[in-house]
Amino acid sequence: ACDNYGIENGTNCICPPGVGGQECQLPTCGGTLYDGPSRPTVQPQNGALYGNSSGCSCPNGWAGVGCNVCESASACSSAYQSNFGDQNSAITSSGGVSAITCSKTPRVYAVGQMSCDVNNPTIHALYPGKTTLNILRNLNPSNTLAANVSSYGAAGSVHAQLWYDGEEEFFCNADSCQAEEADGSSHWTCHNLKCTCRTNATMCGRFPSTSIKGTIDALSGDLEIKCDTQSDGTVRCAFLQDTIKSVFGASGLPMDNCRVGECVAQSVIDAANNGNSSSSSSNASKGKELSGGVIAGLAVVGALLLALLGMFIWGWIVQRNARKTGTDQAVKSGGVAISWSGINYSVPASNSQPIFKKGSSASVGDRHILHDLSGEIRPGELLAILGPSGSGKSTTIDILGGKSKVGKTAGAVMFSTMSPAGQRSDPVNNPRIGFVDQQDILPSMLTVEEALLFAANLRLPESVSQEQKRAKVFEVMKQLGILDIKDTRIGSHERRGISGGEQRRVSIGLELVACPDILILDEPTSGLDSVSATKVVNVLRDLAHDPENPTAVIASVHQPNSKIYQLFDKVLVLSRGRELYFGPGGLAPGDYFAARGHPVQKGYNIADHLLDIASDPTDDLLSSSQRKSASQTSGTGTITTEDERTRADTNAHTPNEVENRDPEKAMSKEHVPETKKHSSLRSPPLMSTYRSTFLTQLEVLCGREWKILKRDKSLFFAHLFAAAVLGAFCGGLYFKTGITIAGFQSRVGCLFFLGSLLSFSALSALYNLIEIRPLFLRERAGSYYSPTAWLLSRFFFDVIPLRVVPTLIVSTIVYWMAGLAPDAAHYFKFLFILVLYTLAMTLFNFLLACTFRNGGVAILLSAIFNLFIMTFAGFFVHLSDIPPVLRWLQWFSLLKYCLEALAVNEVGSGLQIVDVLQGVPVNVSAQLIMNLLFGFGENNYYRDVLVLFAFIAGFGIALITIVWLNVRERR
Ligand SMILES: Nc1ncnc2c1ncn2[C@@H]1O[C@H](COP(=O)(O)OP(=O)(O)OP(=O)(O)O)[C@@H](O)[C@H]1O
Repeated sequence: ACDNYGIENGTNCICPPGVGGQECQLPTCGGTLYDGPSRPTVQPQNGALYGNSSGCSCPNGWAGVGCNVCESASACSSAYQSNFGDQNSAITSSGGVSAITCSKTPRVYAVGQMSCDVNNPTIHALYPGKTTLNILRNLNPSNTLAANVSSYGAAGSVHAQLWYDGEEEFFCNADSCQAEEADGSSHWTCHNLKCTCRTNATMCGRFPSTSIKGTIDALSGDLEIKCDTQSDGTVRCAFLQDTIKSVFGASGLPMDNCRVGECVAQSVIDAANNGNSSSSSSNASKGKELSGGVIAGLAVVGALLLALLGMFIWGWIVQRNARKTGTDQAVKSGGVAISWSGINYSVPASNSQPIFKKGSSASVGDRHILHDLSGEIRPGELLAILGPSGSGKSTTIDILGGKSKVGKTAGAVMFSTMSPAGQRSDPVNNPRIGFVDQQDILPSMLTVEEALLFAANLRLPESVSQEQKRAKVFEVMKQLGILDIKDTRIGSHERRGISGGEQRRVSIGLELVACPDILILDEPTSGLDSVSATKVVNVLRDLAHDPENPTAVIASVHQPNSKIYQLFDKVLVLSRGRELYFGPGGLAPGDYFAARGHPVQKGYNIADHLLDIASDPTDDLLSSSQRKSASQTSGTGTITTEDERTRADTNAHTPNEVENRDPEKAMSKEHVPETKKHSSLRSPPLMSTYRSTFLTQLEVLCGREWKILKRDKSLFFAHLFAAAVLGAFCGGLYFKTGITIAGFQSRVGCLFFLGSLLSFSALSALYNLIEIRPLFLRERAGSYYSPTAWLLSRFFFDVIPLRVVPTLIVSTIVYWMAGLAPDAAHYFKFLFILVLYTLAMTLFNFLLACTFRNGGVAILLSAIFNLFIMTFAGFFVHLSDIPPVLRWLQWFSLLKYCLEALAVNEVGSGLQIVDVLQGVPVNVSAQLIMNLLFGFGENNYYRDVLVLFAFIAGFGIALITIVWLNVRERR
């Protein structure tokens, strides 16, 4: 059993320099490094356990505990000569003995010796005596003057002993060292560290209350020894190991006043200087290498960038090809007939919107809204749907327009082109339907022309040139009589812009610029004075009767005056969801009802007369509601359901068959297959229905967002201002936090405050999304752009300016005011975490806004989530103190990852806590306090970065899925 990791040699031990005795248990006393085993040693005195070298003195030219460190070349040569004088030729071929020198820099040439004072205040408070650490660094023992005497162990190993007031406390060794040597500095990284605390030595259990035996015996892993020559010529070193760093800080155990000295042949120094400036052992370092994690991270970032670039190039090629093909294609509209048969619609009697659709057939208790409607409109015809309020006009319009309905729909809607002979010919599978809603939902910050150009850019084919699009917009504005307001902003309720009537016309214009095959409008004249209303209907009539592009136009009208009424070619009169009349307009409906005992009074507006009848229809009218257009809709061609764009046999839906059909029957078995087809009518527009490519959609959307941001700077500046004020407040609250234990808690408090602030700020993302949702719904229903393009544009013009930039501002102000780690690396790592956190929280709020139609519910859930993540962040309650049944919830706390990464980053700067506890000075690493107080792991920074990335990716994917599946019109 040899102490000091001596090597057993029969009954004796071979000991490292500085200790001796049979079991290497005694300190040497005087003598020189070259005296080897013959050096005198000190026996324990007066019943002490260990020998004490404090009374020993070194010969001239030697220093340090154990006298291993040379101070002059002459000391080396004379010591060497006196022991090995007759063997000097073996060590140097050229210089002989005279070339021996004492190198006094931290750099090691063969085997270096040093002896340093340990002056840490915490150690000093516990052990006020003199603490010294001796370290022997073995670079290349074969180059020493006397291998195995002045060296010990294999190349690339280190041996150390800690002495307290002359008594050895513990010893350590490590191997597989890599050395980076330069003039004036030395950095060794070794592995397999082991240390042994000498039983019942002063630090190792003699006084149990101050014993560090457990810690010392457990030291393991990697060891670094860093030494530098200071400007005043002294040498300072640090002893770095994970446990030691967690106690004394990132810079490890500091050692001052190091006495370094190596007796070495000048030829070895010359060879080292001539050869490689960084002499090293066989295990020497080849320089700093990037860690695997960093390489993997860089690879992922690189791959992402490449993928983005690839997608962009692909998008660009697709865009270019789309622009090239069919450039001569004319901007043509109309030419498609629409016919419908057996249209029935019912909603649950409870009047509530069904969450789960159970089946397609009507169940008992369903409320029938529409009963067996059939009809047809050809290009060049303008149809008015008349009826009192609640008669089913909007519902009919919705179904003809292919809108997604919450109730059950049955029947078929068909589209076909017209032959030159005026007969329906080929079915149209993918008709372009222009749909103008009852409400005007318009981009308030754009001018009329910009709004129309936006629609033209997205809804006209790529092959149409920009000039053609502008010309189309101009033509539509002229047609609608809105040329003189083309540069006026549309405005909103809060900020007045164009009038209600003008808004109606802009809404119609948005559809007209897309050159629809069929135009369907829900109450285009509502809210307009009679002059404006007449103008609007005139426009519709002109569009329908356009000699070049005759178009089928359907409009529901609430109460048309006689002038407006006369403009319609055909009329459909609805009463309680039933068709009272369908046929030619003008005087024909009057004659029809006169024949059934309801003559129109002379001079009375026929439209009013029709409304009177429809408001209070007699039973016989309801039961015998006939259709004038019977002959026109008799089956030709094929049926195309608007939703599935599939073909079906029209024979099943001839008007004769649907006439007078009992709606109950219509919704029952015989219609089940048809109904099923219709139940999938709620599918969103297919990708192929977008007329512009993805890149164009993104470009145009970004263009609009940019304009809005430029015009409404108040939102942007409000965010910046709020960020600056909150930053100043938080920075003031934690102004220049101290480095005491209380100060450290404030530091983490400051980080927590910042994280919570960003969590709550992200709520505004939720609100913004809820606000713009109606516009998105309308534009999505009109196949303007894909939801992915919209989300990306939100990212560029909401997330970056309104989330990321304010985050950078508030974080920067707080960082420097609170006095956090004052170096660039830690500052940027701090910003990086907060930006990731902001992104994750913003996406989470977007997700809520898209999942819940009710903004109140979304906001409530977001607030509860914030409370949850704050609770499990580790600041309010120590994570390991949470009962196990709840503890797992911490893994969902985004704020925990953010706070941990921020705290680790802060203490990783080498933050040292300096405090006095009950008179005992404390100087420990903040890392230790962080572990104790908050349970954060000191190596978790990159893990937390990865987790935040994972949350961002998860929320992003969920958001895209939800937007595609859930955020769409349902009426
Ligand atoms: N999802 C629904 N749930 C319950 N009832 C509905 C639903 N959709 C429509 N209805 C009912 O169907 C009837 C017809 O509604 P619709 O909106 O089509 O009438 P309208 O003729 O357009 O009325 P208005 O002229 O007042 O707009 C109304 O009584 C309405 O309450």
